[in-house]
Amino acid sequence: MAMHDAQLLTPARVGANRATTLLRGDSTRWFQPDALSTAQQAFADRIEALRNALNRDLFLGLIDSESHYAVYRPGAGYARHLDCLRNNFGRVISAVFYLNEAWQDAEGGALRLYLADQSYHDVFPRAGRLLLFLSAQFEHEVLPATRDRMSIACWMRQRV
Ligand SMILES: O=C(O)CCC(=O)C(=O)O
Ligand SMILES: [Fe+2]
Repeated sequence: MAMHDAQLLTPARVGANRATTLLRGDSTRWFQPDALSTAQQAFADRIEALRNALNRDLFLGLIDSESHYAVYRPGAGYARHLDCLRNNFGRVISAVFYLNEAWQDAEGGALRLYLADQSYHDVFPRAGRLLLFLSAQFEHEVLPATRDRMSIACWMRQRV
């Protein structure tokens, strides 16, 4: 939230035309790989270990990852979407790490993951929880919450 208050976050955009849309209401800040803070480096090291394990055990051929902070203010959400569209073809794994201490489910803010049979599974953004899913396979949406909702979203990519 300090970054949000210092206006270090940028309203998020969707698609190649970079137009602001009502589809998503978060603000983001990308990690700068050559200027990581100690905490960001610790996160990046764990993501690297996970990427290597996925390559070793599941042969996914993931070449790198990209991460950004995201803040959703109360009432903001992100409409149902897939993470690998248009300019994001290389995305294979979506990973979301939640930063919200003492989250109560009644506060909303679930990540709603749609399953193949069009049923869904809600994941609440509790601090310390890491959610992984296949970027090309699972449509999902962020439901609005009654408090600020913070996360790090990360994508592991294949060569395209
Ligand atoms: O914050 C989340 O739970 C998911 C965010 C998301 O879907 C995205 O940034 O593409
Ligand atoms: Fe997404």
